[in-house]
Amino acid sequence: MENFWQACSAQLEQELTPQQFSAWIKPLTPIDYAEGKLRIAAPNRFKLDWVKTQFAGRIVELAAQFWDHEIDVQFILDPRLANVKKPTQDIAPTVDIGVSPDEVRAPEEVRPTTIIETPKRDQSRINSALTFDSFVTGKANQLARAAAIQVANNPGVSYNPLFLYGGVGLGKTHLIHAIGNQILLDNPNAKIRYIHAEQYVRDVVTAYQRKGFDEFKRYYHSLDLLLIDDIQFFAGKNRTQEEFFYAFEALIAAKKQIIITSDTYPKQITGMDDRLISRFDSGLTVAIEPPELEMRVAILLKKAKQEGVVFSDDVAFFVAKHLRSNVRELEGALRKILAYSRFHGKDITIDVVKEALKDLLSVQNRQISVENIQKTVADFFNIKVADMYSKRRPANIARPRQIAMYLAKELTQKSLPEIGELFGGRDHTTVLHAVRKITADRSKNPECNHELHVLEQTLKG
Ligand SMILES: Nc1ncnc2c1ncn2[C@@H]1O[C@H](COP(=O)(O)OP(=O)(O)OP(=O)(O)O)[C@@H](O)[C@H]1O
Repeated sequence: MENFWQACSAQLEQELTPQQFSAWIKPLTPIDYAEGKLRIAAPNRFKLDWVKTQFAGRIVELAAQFWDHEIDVQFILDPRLANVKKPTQDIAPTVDIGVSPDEVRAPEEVRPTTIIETPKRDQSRINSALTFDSFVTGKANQLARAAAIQVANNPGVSYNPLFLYGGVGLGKTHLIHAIGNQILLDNPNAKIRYIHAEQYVRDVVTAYQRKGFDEFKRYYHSLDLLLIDDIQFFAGKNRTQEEFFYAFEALIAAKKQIIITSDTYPKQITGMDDRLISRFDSGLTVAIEPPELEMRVAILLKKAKQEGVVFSDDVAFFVAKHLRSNVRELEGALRKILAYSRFHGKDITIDVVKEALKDLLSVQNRQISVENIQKTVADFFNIKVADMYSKRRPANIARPRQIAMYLAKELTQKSLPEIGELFGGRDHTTVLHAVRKITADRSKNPECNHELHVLEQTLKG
């Protein structure tokens, strides 16, 4: 058995990345071998589940090669190993966002989640389907996901509060449930509560009517993790804001984790007390952007697979190219396609997709034309639509024009020369320059990013 394990480890070390090897294979221990049955132990449930789904097949193959016949390899949990202190962390954090490595437990890439229903889980209102495993990552959300993993691994330590913002249907709720799931898995006794801001407002009203603020406070101030979704709903609700302020102060002081989502970044939330806004911004604030093409394709392929359907790449690209606004819309489109193909007994081809999404595609095409972009951007910056085609170059006109060109490239199927033509016969290199400049500004400057968010949401209706 020892010889086998040495040979097997050496082989896997060659096949896997160093991170994978040290994260998943090194912690395994062969326990015993008898009558064609080999037992291998993992130190905790995450590693056990992950090894079973990702590496078991290969280990079984290597065992069969070594002993020259089929081996029954069983992977078991060895809780005694969980207490053995490992040397320093062997996995580098995925994204360095400014926390010292000593302070945090490194995120173990995506940790597989086996959800066990418990009373604590029910009380938490955490949706067990929304995990890191089922969350597709791309440029648009990688920073948010990395921050979420850091927080899930180190609640109350890394970023407190974690404030996630972005447009509708981009995965904010999914990501905060994923954090909740992970923390519950690590600590099934953690007192966690997910709540939508509207429900929190209703709870405040009920507490007010029943004169039950003491109980309200006792409950919220005693949580280990508070996840509050769509906090923009607190706007103008002064009593709710006051109660939330007390809860916020109590939880942060006790090093309990708070996670907040909103459709916009803290300073842009109107009708919110300044002292709350400054507190929202006191931890880490991260945006989730609309998914880029490749990510939309990956999401469609993954969700189709979850439904037991294989989408061809052509079909996935076609849908992803036409539906650009958010993941919820992609999910809706997928449901329509599946229903249509099942009902008509047809395979999923591009023609079938065109038919199934007829209404959705025609709305998209109608809504996002270059003319529409020019008008929306001109209105937004208070300039004339004619300035979009004119040769005038003062900054207050040149910049909105560049933004309109950028949006035309992002949101329509037009090529650079076609866009140039629609902007007063400009050369395609002018359009390219505008696209590059606005892309760079967007990544550096939150104000610019926010302006573009608002414009995109307006254009997408
Ligand atoms: N990256 C992703 N990978 C997989 N599924 C995703 C991803 N992003 C979003 N989704 C799915 O899209 C749907 C909408 O996401 P979610 O509800 O989290 O959006 P949201 O940003 O909270 O939107 P809203 O502001 O409208 O509440 C959910 O079903 C979610 O699981």
